[in-house]
Amino acid sequence: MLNRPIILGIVGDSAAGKTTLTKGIAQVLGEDDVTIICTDDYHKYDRAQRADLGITALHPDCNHLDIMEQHLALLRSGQPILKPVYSHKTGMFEAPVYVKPNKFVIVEGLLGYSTRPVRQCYDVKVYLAPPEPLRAEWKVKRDTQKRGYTEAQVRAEMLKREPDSEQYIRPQRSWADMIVSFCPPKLVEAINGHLDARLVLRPTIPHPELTQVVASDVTTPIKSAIRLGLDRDMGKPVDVLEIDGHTTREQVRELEKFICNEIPDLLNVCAADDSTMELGKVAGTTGETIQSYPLALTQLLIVYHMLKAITIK
Ligand SMILES: Nc1ncnc2c1ncn2[C@@H]1O[C@H](COP(=O)(O)OP(=O)(O)OP(=O)(O)O)[C@@H](O)[C@H]1O
Ligand SMILES: O=C(CO)[C@H](O)[C@H](O)COP(=O)(O)O
Repeated sequence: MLNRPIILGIVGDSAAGKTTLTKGIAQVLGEDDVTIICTDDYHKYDRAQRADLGITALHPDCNHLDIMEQHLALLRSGQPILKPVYSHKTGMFEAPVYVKPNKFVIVEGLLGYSTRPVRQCYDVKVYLAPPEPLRAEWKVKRDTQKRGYTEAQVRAEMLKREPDSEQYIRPQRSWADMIVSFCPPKLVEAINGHLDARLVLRPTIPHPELTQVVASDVTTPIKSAIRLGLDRDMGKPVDVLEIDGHTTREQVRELEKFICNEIPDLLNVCAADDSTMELGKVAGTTGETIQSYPLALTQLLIVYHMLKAITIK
């Protein structure tokens, strides 16, 4: 058994949903057991300095990646750090805070997989990749409501950032064990407004044997709302689990039970009834409640890997 924290990485571009998913996972694990680190705190320049220098927050040179590496290595070995603090409210730095790792550490941010030493710190690596139009919608909403920007400023900033997104953010997808994309539904059945989820599962960590409970996308004559298939991602073979937004409780239940049965600590998560269940229900960073079965299964699979990591390392 391990006596160091389990470290989960959640990486993706700005407004890809990292903070939202992080909150949802912390809820399932129990917030008292989780330390959350947002790597925006490792920016090298404040908002005004970035504007003067013409550098974006996505550029490695705009971040203290070396200090981030040191801090993650310390947290991984169970030691405390004095973490810098960047305020999105003011666009300036505040006094550093003393942070000690709990049983689980979730590290979420833009450049979390950008160097080899930092990548070695994680037990589980997730990359969030919503379609770009959806991310733009989320970014406009969040930055206008929470960070004091106008819509025109957000759209101009996204255009300015695109070369850095392409060069530094999106390539990090290749280091992830799991790639999560919430997408608007393609099907006419999707009347409840819930997003579909597409989960790319790389063979870099042992995923549950889902073939026992999920129909293969090629063998079912009628398209099931939860499907498992084979594909390639960045040229490499992967499994893909697709969960439609219109999936029903019954369809989800069997898969949930299968995943929970493998890990004793998950049994209480699956035993909860719908009224008390935290799984699949998260407050978004703009205050709305996001609730769906695709989100619940995504959270459950990530938590499965974090709990599994305790036993296999
Ligand atoms: N799964 C989801 N379903 C629906 N809306 C979502 C989801 N995830 C995120 N959002 C929306 O997108 C907005 C941005 O998400 P969030 O703040 O979590 O992104 P982020 O990746 O942490 O951003 P940043 O790196 O810029 O801080 C949220 O305020 C919420 O409105
Ligand atoms: O891409 C981002 C991740 O959150 C932010 O835009 C970046 O951290 C800078 O923050 P701000 O726009 O609040 O100055």
